[in-house]
Amino acid sequence: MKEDLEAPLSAGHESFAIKCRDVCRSYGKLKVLTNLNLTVPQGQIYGLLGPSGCGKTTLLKCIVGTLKISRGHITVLGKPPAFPGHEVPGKMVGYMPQELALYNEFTISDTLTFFGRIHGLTSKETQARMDFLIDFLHLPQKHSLVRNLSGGQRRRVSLGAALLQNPELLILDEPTVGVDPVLRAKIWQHLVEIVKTGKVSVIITTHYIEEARQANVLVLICPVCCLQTLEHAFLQLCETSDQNSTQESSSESGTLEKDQTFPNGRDESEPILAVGPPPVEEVPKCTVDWKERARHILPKGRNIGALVIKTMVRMKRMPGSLCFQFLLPVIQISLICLCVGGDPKGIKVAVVNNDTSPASSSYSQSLLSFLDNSISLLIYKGEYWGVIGFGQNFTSYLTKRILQRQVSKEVIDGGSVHVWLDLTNRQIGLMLQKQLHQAFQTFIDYKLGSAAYLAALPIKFEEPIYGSLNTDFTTYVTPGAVLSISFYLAVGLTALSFVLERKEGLLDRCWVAGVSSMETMLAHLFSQLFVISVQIVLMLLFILLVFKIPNEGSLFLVVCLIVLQGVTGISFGLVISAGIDDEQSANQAALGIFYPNLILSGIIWPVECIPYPLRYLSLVLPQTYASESLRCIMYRGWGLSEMMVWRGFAVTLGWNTFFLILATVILKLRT
Ligand SMILES: Nc1ncnc2c1ncn2[C@@H]1O[C@H](COP(=O)(O)OP(=O)(O)OP(=O)(O)O)[C@@H](O)[C@H]1O
Repeated sequence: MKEDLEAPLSAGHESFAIKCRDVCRSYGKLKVLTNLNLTVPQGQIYGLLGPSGCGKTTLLKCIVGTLKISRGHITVLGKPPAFPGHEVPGKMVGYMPQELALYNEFTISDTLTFFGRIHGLTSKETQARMDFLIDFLHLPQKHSLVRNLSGGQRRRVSLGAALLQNPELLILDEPTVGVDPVLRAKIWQHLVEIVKTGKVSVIITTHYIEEARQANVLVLICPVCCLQTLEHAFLQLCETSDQNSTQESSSESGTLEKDQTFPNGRDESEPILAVGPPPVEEVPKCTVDWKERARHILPKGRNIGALVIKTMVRMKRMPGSLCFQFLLPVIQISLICLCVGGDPKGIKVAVVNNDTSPASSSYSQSLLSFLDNSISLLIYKGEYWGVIGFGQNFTSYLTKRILQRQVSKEVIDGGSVHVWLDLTNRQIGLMLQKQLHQAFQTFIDYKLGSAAYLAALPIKFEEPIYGSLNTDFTTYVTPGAVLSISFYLAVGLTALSFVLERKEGLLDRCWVAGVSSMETMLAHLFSQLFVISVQIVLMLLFILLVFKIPNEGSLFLVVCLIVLQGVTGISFGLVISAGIDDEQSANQAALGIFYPNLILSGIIWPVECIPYPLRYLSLVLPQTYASESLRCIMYRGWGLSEMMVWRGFAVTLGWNTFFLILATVILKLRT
């Protein structure tokens, strides 16, 4: 779309609703708007008619400010869009995007109430407008769910949302698609009536030539000129556009050269008006004081409240999904406590016992009886985790070892238990070694009684400083696993939120209604905080009460750290959501970091085992110091005065701030 869409302003139409000067906008190499000039007079319907792909939607998006222009200047209702203190985006503009931009889980009433809240209408005002719009747009009952409405009904609800607050400027992108002719006529009649007051201006795109006649100013965006009638021009332009799209494969194929403007009430036999060069004029300078600027930047509680209520209503409408979200972490942590880190059971070990001593006095039989019942002793047949072998003279040689000061190597060897292990599974092999040592110690205690110390190893393990001698691997894994589950579930909850809303046009619609990127971000954070809080309470109940994982420290600190890790997950999810456009890529990004982060954070295996270069990377990850901190609180009973505890909080808070700022910046840059 190039050059001028200037409507000749008739006498008395000095004021304008929208003015675009030298506006340029491209998608990559595709130039869609080139030095575009446009003036929409105040109190008129300004129709944009043109073939598909000529740039009508792009132009509207630039006017409402959801697309940034690469050059030029736009003034909407006196000021540039998003100028501090200006209510565009905001209450002054009603925008109906081409996409339906409706929440499917909402009823008609929820939808209008939501936009009413954002525009600051009282519930009485919203109710009155709702009653009018339901009647006017022939909508079904207000408690009907949007997802159960027909395509045309949804379109009308979307139009209703744009008309709700009686805006001064209506920007409607193909509002009558899928609407029956009777209602279409009624909608146009309504538009004609509201502009009559002189206070409301409408800019509208359409493909229907017959309804476009009712616009006060009709701009035909086309690559042809000097045609005799509107019909001819439109048909010619559509044909040309079709030919262009089949013949031209260059990236510039969507750029149109000329446009035609039809003032209202024209005789269709009149020639199409050609447009001259844009008037040379100065761009008006708008100033604003610092207070207004600060007010503009600061998030509004009203908008955050409306967005949080919106998320809550959507959750309420999907109880199955909500229950799943609450139960999933409990299922995950229960599976970890049940299946990870416990001692192996039912381990088969073969015994080759050549000890010739009678069974009643055989040391080998006695020693085997002290083995834990998790080990099944079987006569050697192959396919066992280990083989325990006793020599012919095991009992007599071991007696000699105990009673005599000096014995030969042969006696030492014959009086030893020989063990051959299958060490392909290190955990099972280590457990078998530990069990055999314990059985031998118990055997010695039994045989020697108070003199057992004579046979003890010269290394004595005293009572542990922290933890207990029976601490299993589950105890090590659980704190990190809890943090990791809170983090990833939160990532999962938020990674798709903006992606879907952006795709459905909801993000743009809320932005035009006056919701800022920071408000969107904070609202997501607050509503997801509710979900992760329930998840965390349920997880803690299970690990502390059902699985009896010890907690020697402050429960408050434990909860705080897990919630903060959940916030890290939410903020990271928001970064993905803000930066990525499609679900598949967002899912890949969320899943892609799962294993590297889990492994590098020392959650399933200590960080001390990681090679040095990777260890430095591990230490800056959000969960490495946090897991260590949680273990210190729970198992050592430490508080915030300890560096190993506060370091976990500091790193978590640092990541939260970084991710939230990054997500806000990305979202701001992309809207
Ligand atoms: N996000 C985008 N990225 C790349 N190209 C885009 C994007 N959006 C639109 N375009 C291209 O810009 C051109 C103008 O698109 P636009 O949606 O503004 O056309 P339109 O006149 O509104 O079409 P329609 O009447 O079918 O809605 C098209 O060639 C389109 O392919």
